Order: sequence, then C-alpha cells, then structure tokens
Amino acid sequence: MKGFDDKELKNIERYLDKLRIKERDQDDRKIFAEVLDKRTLITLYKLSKKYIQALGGVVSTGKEANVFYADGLVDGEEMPLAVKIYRIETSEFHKMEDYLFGDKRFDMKKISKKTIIYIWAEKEFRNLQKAYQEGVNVPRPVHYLKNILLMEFLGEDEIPSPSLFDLRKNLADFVNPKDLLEEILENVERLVVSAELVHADLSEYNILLHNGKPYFIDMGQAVLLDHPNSISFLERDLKNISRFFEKFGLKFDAGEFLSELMNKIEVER
Ligand SMILES: Nc1ncnc2c1ncn2[C@@H]1O[C@H](COP(=O)(O)OP(=O)(O)OP(=O)(O)O)[C@@H](O)[C@H]1O
Ligand SMILES: [Mg+2]
Repeated sequence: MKGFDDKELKNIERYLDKLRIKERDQDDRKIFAEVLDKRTLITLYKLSKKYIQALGGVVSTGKEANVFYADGLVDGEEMPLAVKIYRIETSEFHKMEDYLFGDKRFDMKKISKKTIIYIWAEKEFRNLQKAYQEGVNVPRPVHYLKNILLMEFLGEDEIPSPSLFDLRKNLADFVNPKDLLEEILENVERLVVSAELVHADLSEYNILLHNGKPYFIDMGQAVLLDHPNSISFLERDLKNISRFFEKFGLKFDAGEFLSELMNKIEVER
C-alpha cells in the first residue's frame, strides 16, 4: 500500500470504528470486513473527512456493489447519504464492458481491469448528475472517489424507501398505480429527451417509491443516446415497466411509447 504502513492503516481502522455510530450485528460486521479492503478503506477515509459524519449500517449487498447508510455533511448541511461501494473483485465486470464500449466519454483502449471499476463509479456519478440536472427523479449525486459513490439517501431513519418490487403485492395501498405509471413515463421521457440517457436496467427493482414519487436508482449502466445499443436498451426498459403494470390491469404499449419518444428526440435535434 503506497503511502500507508500497517500502523497508519490501524489508525484509519480505528478512525472508521469511531465513525460507526451504532453497534452492528455480526452479519453487518462481516460485510464491513469483506468489502472494506485496505484500498477501499483508505478511499472511504478520505471521503469521510469531508462528507461523512457517521457511518451507519448496511443497506444492501449486491453482486456489483454494497450500499451503506451514512450521516453526511454536504456544503455545511447535514444530509443522509447512501454510500455505494463497488466491489473491486467483482465477478460481474465483464458485463460492464458491454456498457462502456461505445460510450465516447471513456477511452477503453487505455483501461486496465481494475480501472474499469473506478470508471464504473464515475460513470454512475456522471449519469446521475446529468439526470438530476434535467429534473429526473434520481438521488442527488454528491461525490465519487475511486470505487465509492456518495449520493442522497432516499429513505427515512436509515431505512431505504421500498422498491416497486417490494411493494408489488400492496402497491395500491400506497399510491394510485395509474398515476405512478404516468410519473414513471414522464421521468423516462425527461431522461431520454432532455438528459439524452437510457437507463438500461430499469425495472421494478431499480425504482424506489420515495415520498409518494418514483425515483430511478442504479444508473451505472445507463448509456448515452448515441450508444449503438441505446434504443434496444430503451425498448427493454419500457417492456419491463409495461410488464410490471399489467398486473395492475394497466395497459401500456411499450412500442407505441418508444415511437413517440423517438419522434420527440428527432424534434429536439
Ligand atoms: N440513494 C439510495 N437511497 C436509498 N437506498 C438506496 C440508494 N441507492 C441504493 N439503495 C439501496 O441499495 C439497493 C442496491 O442499490 P443498487 O441497485 O444501486 O445497487 P446494485 O449493485 O445494482 O445492487 P443489486 O445487484 O442488488 O441490484 C437498492 O435496491 C436500494 O435498496
Ligand atoms: Mg439494482
């Protein structure tokens, strides 16, 4: 480890210990130990100096990333944060390549295996930034460094807002499904027409219902409209939405909406 010997690293670990506000259970501690390899620990330590007041518990453990809660500090204001830490030793990174090649923002010729993960975090940050600026409902991006992304935490009391998948059985108790579908499509339109992005993994798993509104999360794989596969990704996204809302007796023609979107893109250009 460049610049840090074992003693310094112990200090960092102690510092991070102090950051953890609550005594976590055995499983949480195991996950911390598993994902916070030395390199990631140092990155988290650097980020924490500026943005993290207290590190909370595990929100989610996934194939590509783990998400933690943190009491954040952004521009002098307290703000709950989601800390998304991409696994460096991810087994899924080959899939990432499909979404990176063809993206003119990243020169793939010069990139090593390890760097792909860092680029992935940067890509999610930039996608979120672009979407957020265009008024799409996404968590506000805060900062990224190497394999760690900080963003607004969508939830309350450290509990993340539910996904549409979580609510599939009792969605109608929380929201009018027809209104929700409309709002999702408005957000898709803003994402595609104004931000010129396609989510490319949109489904009930990556839409959270937060304060009664749909929010798109997990934007790492989102691509620019000029990506060679963007339209087929968009079609797949729309079909996922259509399939989900069918269960609520709502008819929505993904193909028709895709054509409408294509027309609007043409007009914008
Ligand atoms: N900004 C956020 N606010 C609150 N919760 C979040 C936020 N971002 C992510 N989460 C939680 O973490 C989970 C996983 O996040 P995300 O989908 O971005 O990562 P992932 O690597 O794709 O994980 P998976 O492989 O499980 O899909 C989400 O389903 C959600 O519960
Ligand atoms: Mg996800």
